[in-house]
Amino acid sequence: MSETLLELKDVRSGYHEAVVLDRISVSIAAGGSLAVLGRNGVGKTTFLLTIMGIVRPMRGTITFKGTEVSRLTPDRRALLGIGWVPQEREVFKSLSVEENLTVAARPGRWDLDAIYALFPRLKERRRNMGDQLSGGEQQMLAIARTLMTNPSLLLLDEPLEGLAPIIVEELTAAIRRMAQDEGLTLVLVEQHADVALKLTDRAIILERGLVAHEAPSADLLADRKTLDRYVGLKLDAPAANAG
Ligand SMILES: Nc1ncnc2c1ncn2[C@@H]1O[C@H](COP(=O)(O)OP(=O)(O)OP(=O)(O)O)[C@@H](O)[C@H]1O
Repeated sequence: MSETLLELKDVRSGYHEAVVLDRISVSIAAGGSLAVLGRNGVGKTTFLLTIMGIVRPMRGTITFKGTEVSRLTPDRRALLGIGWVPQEREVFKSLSVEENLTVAARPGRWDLDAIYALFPRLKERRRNMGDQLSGGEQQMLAIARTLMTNPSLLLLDEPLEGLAPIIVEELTAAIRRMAQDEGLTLVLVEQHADVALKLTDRAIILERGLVAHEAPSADLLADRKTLDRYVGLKLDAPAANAG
């Protein structure tokens, strides 16, 4: 069995008095990947922000690589190896693609060569400025920039949102390579449940602040009833494995 990389135990979190998530107990093994599903506004982003330390838990503990990080700042958690790609695709608009990639780089598996092999489009655009990129290219750059910090855990917040199908395919292939070929540990928040479930090995569904369902991703992909009930799904064309 792989060792546990991240563990949340009985976590409650939210904003000021408002509890958004409660009784969250989830663990991810090193090399594992977790899809976080649920309807709009259910707290998926809050889940990532809590792991990253931008939202502080009101109770419970978060342990990363055996160290309790519940009270650590986001910077400290980043240094320990948690990499976060926010929904807003933050890239430096006045820096070139290559400058964006190197500005916060840390040594490790992911260097410029590895990144350009994963995202050939970024290599073609390496001299372009951040503001000259399409939305899809900005998303690739946002992911690539975080990979260049060589995190042990990558948090992706709706990376496919609002992108053209061709770009969705490219990004999906890249995420698959990171997770399945490179063994990068991943938490993927995604509205497109079918895509997220094909990219990950386990999944949780959030509902009313709680983990309402947890299952291997392949099982959940085949369980249209549960998906329909909790996620109200954005699905691709007729489900091949619908019962
Ligand atoms: N900064 C904030 N202050 C107060 N409430 C917030 C804040 N950010 C989010 N919320 C509330 O927390 C709840 C969960 O929001 P969150 O963004 O985590 O959900 P989500 O599942 O990621 O939604 P979406 O799918 O729309 O991105 C929502 O009710 C939202 O209004």
